[in-house]
Amino acid sequence: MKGDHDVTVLRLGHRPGRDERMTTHVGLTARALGADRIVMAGSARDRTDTIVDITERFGGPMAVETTAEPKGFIRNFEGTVVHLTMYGEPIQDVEGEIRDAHADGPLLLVVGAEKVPFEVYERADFNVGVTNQPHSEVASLAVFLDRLFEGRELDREWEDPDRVVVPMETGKRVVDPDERTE
Ligand SMILES: C[S@@+](CC[C@H](N)C(=O)[O-])C[C@H]1O[C@@H](n2cnc3c(N)ncnc32)[C@H](O)[C@@H]1O
Repeated sequence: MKGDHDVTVLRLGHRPGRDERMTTHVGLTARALGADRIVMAGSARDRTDTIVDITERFGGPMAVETTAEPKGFIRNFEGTVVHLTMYGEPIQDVEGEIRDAHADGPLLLVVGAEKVPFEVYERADFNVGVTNQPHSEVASLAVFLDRLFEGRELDREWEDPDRVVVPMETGKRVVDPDERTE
């Protein structure tokens, strides 16, 4: 997000036939809530189209990439690695330390689908639980990003949108950015 070091989200594969929409939602949630880049690994690599399409229509910056070597990607990441897992340390205990680390450099946020290899737990600088209950990668990502940015992501400015939503009490209005009245 503008003024911050980059935040990359890495989606570690998915279960074909079950997780397609979940993977798309990981990417859309990452974009909407302040991340700058989504990297899809393994079987999730063919789920980039919707995120690219939404970024083209509603603005960026949001880089959409794939990797065939997620373990190498994590190992070689130059910055702080955070792995979201129900087995991790409670977010409320480590969020301050993670914000401090992000003030110094980029952050990689790893979310799983199936069983996550143990190397990921070992390489991660932080294994973080958003509660220690099983739920969803989309929910944990959303809560994590909101805590990381302390709500600033809700006012994110979008670059080069083709379409802009005009918020209103009732009804739906989507306009060309030039038609937007301040
Ligand atoms: C279907 S869940 C699998 C749950 C998994 N056993 C785990 O380690 O969290 C898929 C992904 O959702 C995320 N997730 C689920 N529950 C979470 C929680 N309570 N805190 C953080 N992340 C969670 C993790 O990234 C996980 O890899």
